[in-house]
Amino acid sequence: MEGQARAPAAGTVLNALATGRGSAFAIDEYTTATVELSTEREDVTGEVAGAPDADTRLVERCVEYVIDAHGGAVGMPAVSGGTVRTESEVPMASGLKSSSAAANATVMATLSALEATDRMTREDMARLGVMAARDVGVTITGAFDDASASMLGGVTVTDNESDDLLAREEVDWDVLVWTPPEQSFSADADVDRCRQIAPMARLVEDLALDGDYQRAMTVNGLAFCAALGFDTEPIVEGISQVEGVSLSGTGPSFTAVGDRQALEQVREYWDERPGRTLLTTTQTEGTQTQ
Ligand SMILES: Nc1ncnc2c1ncn2[C@@H]1O[C@H](COP(=O)(O)OP(=O)(O)O)[C@@H](O)[C@H]1O
Ligand SMILES: O=C(O)C1=C[C@@H](OP(=O)(O)O)[C@@H](O)[C@H](O)C1
Repeated sequence: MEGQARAPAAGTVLNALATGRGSAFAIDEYTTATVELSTEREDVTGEVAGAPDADTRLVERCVEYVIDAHGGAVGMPAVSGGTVRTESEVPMASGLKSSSAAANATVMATLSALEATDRMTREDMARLGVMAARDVGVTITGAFDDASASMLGGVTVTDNESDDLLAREEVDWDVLVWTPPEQSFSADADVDRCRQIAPMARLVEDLALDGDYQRAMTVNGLAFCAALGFDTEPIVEGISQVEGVSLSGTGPSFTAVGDRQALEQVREYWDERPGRTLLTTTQTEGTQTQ
């Protein structure tokens, strides 16, 4: 019993660490999960291709949750364990939602291995991954904003306290990403500092719920760079040319969206910085079985 799925990374419109409400958009960069289930094994073990020391508890917990929910159901094989292997183009702990992509790909791959992808809505698949992320402590709010964008594609606005989807829209943007070489784990973010900028986060939420995602994103970027101690210079370099530019999640990556030529110009500035730049697009299909 084998299943495979791939889930897109995402960038931030509104970081949910200030108010519990967040917004994110899927981008055309992927994490693939391959799950093999067994009726003989009693445990689930995970592996991340190219990262032997990576923390695999999130993807293992995702497989366990799906097995618990569907593994022994009427007409389903009584699976009790298995393996999960992820391969990822998404840099880990860089603000590009590697955790949401890994969880979504794993949940869907496990359901696919059970031939049970029609037993859950895609929103609920994302919620299962969020539950697993909360369990293993890789998130502050659960990050249903990021999980829903990666699962459904497009841009989403969510309430991460109730795991409700407040809005979803399909967008077609060019996207520039700058990823510095450092990592920044969400679980280590200074949440108290983020809560202090709640009035700005509420303004960003209003803009996003009005569909003004790109301006929302820039306000988010300036506010969260200030709260989390990131340099605002990458934003200033892009702000006059692009439609939106922000720190993504808790950093250290930045994303900009807008006209492709403008993004190419901003890329020249960002290429001077350490790390990698990537010119890509938004993604609207979300997580898919392979
Ligand atoms: N490809 C992957 N396979 C398994 N787990 C992953 C993978 N990518 C990320 N994770 C999990 O997500 C954690 C990083 O999450 P987080 O700090 O929120 O970063 P990000 O902003 O990239 O989502 C990792 O420590 C690991 O537990
Ligand atoms: O852990 C969390 O609850 C969150 C982490 C942040 O994302 P990253 O994981 O990309 O830093 C943030 O953007 C998101 O709204 C909520």
